[in-house]
Amino acid sequence: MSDAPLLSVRDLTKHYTTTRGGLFSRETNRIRAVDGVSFDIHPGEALGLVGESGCGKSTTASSVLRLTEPTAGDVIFNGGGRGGAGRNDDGTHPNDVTRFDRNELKAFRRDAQLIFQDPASSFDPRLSVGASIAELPLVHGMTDAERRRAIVEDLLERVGLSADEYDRYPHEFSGGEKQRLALARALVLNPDLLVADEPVSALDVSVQADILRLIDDLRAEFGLSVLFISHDISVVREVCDRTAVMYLGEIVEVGPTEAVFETPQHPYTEALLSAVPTLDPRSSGDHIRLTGSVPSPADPPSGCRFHTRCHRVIQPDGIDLDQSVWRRVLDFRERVVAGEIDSASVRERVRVGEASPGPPAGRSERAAADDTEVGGPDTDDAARVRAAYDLPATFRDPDVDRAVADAVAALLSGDDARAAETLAEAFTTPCADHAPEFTTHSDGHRAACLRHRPDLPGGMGVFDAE
Ligand SMILES: Nc1ncnc2c1ncn2[C@@H]1O[C@H](COP(=O)(O)OP(=O)(O)OP(=O)(O)O)[C@@H](O)[C@H]1O
Repeated sequence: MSDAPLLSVRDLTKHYTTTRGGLFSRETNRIRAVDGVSFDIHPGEALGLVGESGCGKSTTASSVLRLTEPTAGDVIFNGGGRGGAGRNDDGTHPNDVTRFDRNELKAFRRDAQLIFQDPASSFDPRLSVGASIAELPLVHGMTDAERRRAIVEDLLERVGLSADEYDRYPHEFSGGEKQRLALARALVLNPDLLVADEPVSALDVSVQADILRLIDDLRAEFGLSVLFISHDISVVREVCDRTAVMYLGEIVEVGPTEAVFETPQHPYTEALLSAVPTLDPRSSGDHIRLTGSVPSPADPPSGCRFHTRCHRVIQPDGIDLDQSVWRRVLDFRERVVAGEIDSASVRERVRVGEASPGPPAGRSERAAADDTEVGGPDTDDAARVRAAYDLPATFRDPDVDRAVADAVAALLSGDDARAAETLAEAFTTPCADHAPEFTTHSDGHRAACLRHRPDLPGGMGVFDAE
């Protein structure tokens, strides 16, 4: 693999602006779909981009290919014989895709090809598949029809179909075969880069492995670089040399695939990996439960964007709870501050004022395991609220216990604002205040997590078992 990257993406940003409301009350929303993403792909290398739905993977792909206009950032592409160019006098780069004119873009789109989840939609049902694939070289100036046919027939065989299938129509092919056809079409102009956006997500599991193997074989055969996008981290492992993990518009960890899988350095990566079924008998099988919903990219959390769901979210100086209890306290705080838990919902969920014959309704096993004995009848309502929201009946730390008790009492008395204020003041995390920078863990393995900052409370340089 050469040292110079084929593709160098720096601080790529794509914000969508949406408006809603009537003519006189327009509200503008800025959706930070991609928010300062940087990565390199070397010649012949496959980079996986993985993350939950909505984190910005497809927007990254379409911004790199300039199918959508990026808001900011550089996309330096050295393919198509553009290698070795230096910077222009004004600091811009002659190979920056974001600055390409029409002709340069046309040439770039020959060198960088896209396949996506639903290959069916990209084939014209009225054209034979061979004619569809042969259209591209025609558009790019190859007028010799016989030669075009020969090239396409050869490609059909290379993707595991047969030359005879040239004259058949798209509806005659299965989903997996259509993805083979899409690969043939992507390769017909001999590109340097293939962007594969969820190429196997719509396929039967039995077919997925065949297509992944084919992509891997074609990469070697054609010397292709691949940007491979998937929400499924186990699929990425099959084909990618390096893996980048994306959360809410940002890359949070990147490194050689084995390093990312064996020693993940970001809690989000840990959570994604823990959800992968494994046959490894050494695996504990513990599934990390991500709490809370994915925040909106229109209003991402401050500091580390993952802190609202992170199982390793840092405790401030002066608080030392069991980590899972701390997570639940913060979940309660987030939901009260966001107005998701208010006195009305508490009353609905907990039958306030009713005598409690046994354990409170809705009390979870986890809360029951953490807490101590529930008090007498006077405390029933408060105890029910704590149990319903997964909080221990008492905390060993009296300050924590008092803050939770005050907030619960405020909710029960209908004072939602005081409940929110009490919790917001008592429970803060450094993760909400500091945006994490990347730290390096081994060659090319980097992660952006405040746990790696030893100067912060809870920072430790490396993850320990908790
Ligand atoms: N044209 C658009 N206008 C406004 N918002 C958009 C547009 N396209 C995408 N978004 C928003 O940008 C965010 C990122 O979307 P994107 O499709 O890139 O994510 P993804 O990780 O590829 O997810 P998926 O696999 O579900 O497509 C989402 O919140 C999405 O709703």
